[in-house]
Parts: sequence; C-alpha cells; structure tokens
Amino acid sequence: MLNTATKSEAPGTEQELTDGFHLVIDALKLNGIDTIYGVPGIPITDLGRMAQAAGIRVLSFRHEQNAGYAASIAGFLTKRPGVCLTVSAPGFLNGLTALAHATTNCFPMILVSGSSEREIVDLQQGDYEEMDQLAIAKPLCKAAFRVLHAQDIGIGLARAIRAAVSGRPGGVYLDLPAKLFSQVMNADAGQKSLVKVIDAAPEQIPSPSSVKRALDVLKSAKRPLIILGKGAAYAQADEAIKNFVEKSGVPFLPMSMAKGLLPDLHPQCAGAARSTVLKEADVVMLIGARLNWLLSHGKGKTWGEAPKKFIQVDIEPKEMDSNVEIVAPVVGDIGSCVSAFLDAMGANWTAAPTDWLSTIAKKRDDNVAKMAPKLMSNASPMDYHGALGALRAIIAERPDTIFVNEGANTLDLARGVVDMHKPRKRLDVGTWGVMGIGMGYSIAAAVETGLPVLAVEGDSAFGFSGMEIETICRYRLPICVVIFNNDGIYRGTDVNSAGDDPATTVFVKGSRYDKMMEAFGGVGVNATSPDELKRAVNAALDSGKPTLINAVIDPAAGSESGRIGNLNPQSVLQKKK
Ligand SMILES: CC(C)(COP(=O)(O)OP(=O)(O)OC[C@H]1O[C@@H](n2cnc3c(N)ncnc32)[C@H](O)[C@@H]1OP(=O)(O)O)[C@@H](O)C(=O)NCCC(=O)NCCSC=O
Repeated sequence: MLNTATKSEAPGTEQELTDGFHLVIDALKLNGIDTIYGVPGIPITDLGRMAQAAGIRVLSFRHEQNAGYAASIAGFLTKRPGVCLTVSAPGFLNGLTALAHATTNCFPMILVSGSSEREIVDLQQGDYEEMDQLAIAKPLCKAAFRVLHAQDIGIGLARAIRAAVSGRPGGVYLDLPAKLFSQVMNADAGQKSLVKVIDAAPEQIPSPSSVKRALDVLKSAKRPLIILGKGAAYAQADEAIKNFVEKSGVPFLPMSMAKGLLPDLHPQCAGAARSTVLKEADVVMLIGARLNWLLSHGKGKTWGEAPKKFIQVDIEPKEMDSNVEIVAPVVGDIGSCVSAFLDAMGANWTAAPTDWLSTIAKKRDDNVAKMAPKLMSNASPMDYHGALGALRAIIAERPDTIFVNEGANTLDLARGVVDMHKPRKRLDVGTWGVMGIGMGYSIAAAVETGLPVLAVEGDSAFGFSGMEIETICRYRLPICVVIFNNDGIYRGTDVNSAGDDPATTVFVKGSRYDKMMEAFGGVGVNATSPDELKRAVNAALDSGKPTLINAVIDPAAGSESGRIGNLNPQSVLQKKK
C-alpha cells in the first residue's frame, strides 16, 4: 500500500509526495522484512516510529550490540536478512561487532545506520557524530552500500538483501545519511523506484562430476565420517540431509549449532566419540562445516596418524583447500548438493563397515556411561553436571525449546550434556566463541519462531547483555534465563595475592541475579539444587513468563576452559614457580 508522506500544497499542482523515511519503510515491506531490531536515536528515531506505525515489528534494545546479535541470529533462523537499525557513529560502532560476527558465521544480516552529512564528514568539519562509517564497515562485512538520494533507496536495499543472502550469506552494511530521510519526491516516482528482489538466493546446483567424485571417495572408505556444520543447519534441507546420512550409513559428528539436525541420540551419531572418529576416520565429508580452529584446521594430533581424505560440500568455492587438500570439492548450496548425492547413490549403496560402526558405538557407550552418574548429582550448591543433568531432561521432554548457550564451562559442558533433538534448536557463541550473544539471540529466537527459549548462561557471559532482560520483560517474551553463578570466570575462587583488589576473574560473591529480573516485573528464582532448578525451569516454560533463575553453582566447580591450542598461553615462568 502507498505509504505517502503528504500532499504538495502549491495551488493547482496538488500531488501525493513521499520522502526518504517512507521509502525505506516501503522498500522493507515490499521485500517481506517485517521485523527490525535496533536502538532509537538521532537520526533514525522517526524511522523506527514510522516503521512501527506501518506494521513492521520494531524491537527497541538497550544496546546496539545486542540488537545486532538478535538480527544476526534472526538471519540464521529464517534465511532472510535480519535487520539492525542504529544511530550514527557510536551506535553504528556498537552494532559493528555483531555485523562482523554475522559475516564470520555466515548469517545474513543488514546493519542499517543513520550517518551525518557527507559534505561535512568528507571535509572533516566536525559534524555531529562525524564518521566515515562506510569505510569503517567495509572490511568487516560482505558488502557495504551508501544511499545518497531518495530515489536510490529501493536499489540500495535490494543490493543489501541480495548481498546478505546469496552465495555464502553474511553481514551487509547500509549507510543512510540523515539528509536522505527528509528528501521529498513524487509518491508515484518513489514507488516506481522500489525494487522487489526476486529469487534472492538462487539455488546453486553442484556439477554432476563433482558429485560422482565425492561419492566415489566416500564409497572407497573403510572408516568414513560425515561432519555437519551450521551451514547445513542454515540450509533448512533437514529431510534431505537426514535421508542422505541414513542412506549412506556413515556415522556423523555435529558441530555445536548443527546438533539436532539429526537427533543426538540417533544410532549413527558420533558426538560422544569425537576424539575417536576424528583420529581414526579415513574419509571425512564436511557438509556446511569449515576446517577452522574448531576442527583443529584438519591436521595435527586431533586428527591422528592415519592418512585422511577430505570431501567438502560448501557454497563457497574459496573455502576448498583453505587448510588441507580437499580431494573431492562439491560446490553448491547444501540442499542441492545433498539431493544430488541422494539421486546419484542408487539403490545398492553399502553402509559403512560394521567394525568401524562398532568401534564408535563402544567408545560412545563408554563416554555416555562415564558421564551418566555425574548427571545424577543432586549436590547443593550445584556442580555443572548436576545442573545440566536437570536441563538435559527438560530439553528431552520439550524438544522444541530453543536452547541458547554461552559461557566457558557452561558452554563447553552443556554442548556435550544437553542432547538436541530437532534442527536449529541450539544457538551458541559460534565461530568466534563470542561472549554476549545471549539475550540478543534469545529475544530474536522468541520473536522469529514463537517458541519458548531457555538461555543457559555463564555468570560472566550474561553480563555482556544482561540489561536486555528489561527488553525481555517489556515485550513479555517467553524466555527463561538460567545463570550458572559460580561467582566468577571459570571459577569463583581465584585470589589476588598482591593486594586488596579482587582477583581478575572473580565477581561479587553470592550475587542474586534473580533480583534484577524482579526489578523489571519478571519472575526471579534462586535455585540451589538440581530439583529446584528443574521445577523453576518447568514453571517458566509452562507459564511463558519472562523468568531469570540464579542457579547457585559451587564457586570451586569449573576449570579454566578455553585453552585452545596456543591461543591462551600460560606463562612458563609462572608454571615453574
Ligand atoms: C573445538 C571443540 C568443538 C572441541 O571440543 P572437545 O572438548 O574436543 O569436544 P566436545 O565435543 O566438547 O566433547 C568433549 C568430550 O565429550 C564427549 N561427549 C560429547 N557428547 C557426549 C555425551 N553426550 N555423553 C558423553 N560424552 C560426550 C566427546 O566425545 C569428547 O570426549 P572424547 O571423544 O573422549 O574426546 C570445542 O572446544 C569448542 O566448541 N570450543 C568452543 C569453545 C568456545 O567457543 N568457547 C568460548 C570461549 S570461552 C571464554 O573463555
């Protein structure tokens, strides 16, 4: 519908007019973008108001970084670009971390920021929030555009949408200088300048020869393995992936956000035999997973001595050979590639050798049995396993719940303990292991899916986005936040031996995060045992009321996780002491 601004008043020349504000909103609506995550302020306050009045859902956050994380995960969940709207310079910079995160994680997102006047910025004459935002955004995103004239708004947004979702998805920056919003033009011409993006992410069909090559290598394997990454989860080709994995009979290892693509309790799941399968596999097929640090770059002791052949399925041709030789690259969108495999496999595909399957089954059963008694712990204060055991049972009973997870121990242990049963239900820190995604992800997950959300947060991780519990309460979202509170980062027991200041990794002891939630009208609960925790989470998920549970974890529980290779070195001198 025409979203006219006003009528011109010159006698005898009356005509409908529109302006930059209205055209941005019309362009978003025309392209099915019905939700904006952002923080209002100069110069986009009216844009938010008018978008809301025009029927777009506008969620106002307390900090742009959290709005940005929300937009990024909205993109992952929907395959449409999540939109984050910010003010100029500081607001833009606050949103930029999330834009870079979206790009790194291959989530489609558009950061739309107001900016100050080009003429003044370029001459560096000291405008309000002066900054060359386009130049700063460029290296951190997949594409960056600036629109200077109202008649180019349609094209600008179309380019942003297409860049965000086509090929390998990523973050896009769209710069809207303040002056643009008040540029007036004839409404008809304005509407005609809008662009509806047709087939924004066209299928990319793999070449038949690459499909055959990959299947020949897979067939030749004695100890094959499929690794599913979050690219596979993003593809929303769930049935085809499940059929392919089952038809192949090959064990699969899900990366953390691919958990649930096939259930973690599936007989072919090798998640609980991770070290064994990485070391011993002779052929590894990566589907939407990259050989980055999370997979030790495909080499070194994680991968054992046995020679390996890698097959890689990815939409991005440049991903191939990025760390090790890929003997069978298959370039295309995951859905098309997996369907092509299914078509080409024929009826007499033989499953993986049984001795390989039984080696994995034995290791998996051993690891599961080793963990089982720890999950029964009803200690108070809780340890990680006791608390996670309670949450694992809840997710098993409520498999549609979206499980958001960040922290150090809270992340590392929940990844293994809490089985996922359905695709795209586990959302976590992603490629950068970034702390701070928690509340933004939870809000977008609730808004985009309408499903209940359980966010399990380390006490440190929560701090990065904690103020957004007010946002959760304001929009009355069905989000239950559980804070694993052990009084610090890794542990709450570190001591500063050199002075009166607290140690660098500890927080105020016995903090009651639940009281924060009560301040905003949400439900706050202090849980000191797994039974109490379970009751409180079930009550929250039943009621759908915004809830925050302060789960009291033993400050001595937890270890210094996050020492990944040489990334977090310990001082040799200190060790010698
Ligand atoms: C790179 C990693 C995937 C590698 O982790 P690993 O510890 O090697 O593997 P995990 O998958 O976590 O599994 C650990 C072990 O648990 C086993 N495992 C897994 N699932 C289960 C179940 N359900 N039951 C029993 N045992 C299990 C698995 O086989 C491994 O044992 P074995 O097979 O016996 O080895 C991970 O470190 C990771 O995702 N890190 C991200 C960390 C991060 O982003 N942190 C943010 C910064 S924190 C701030 O400082």
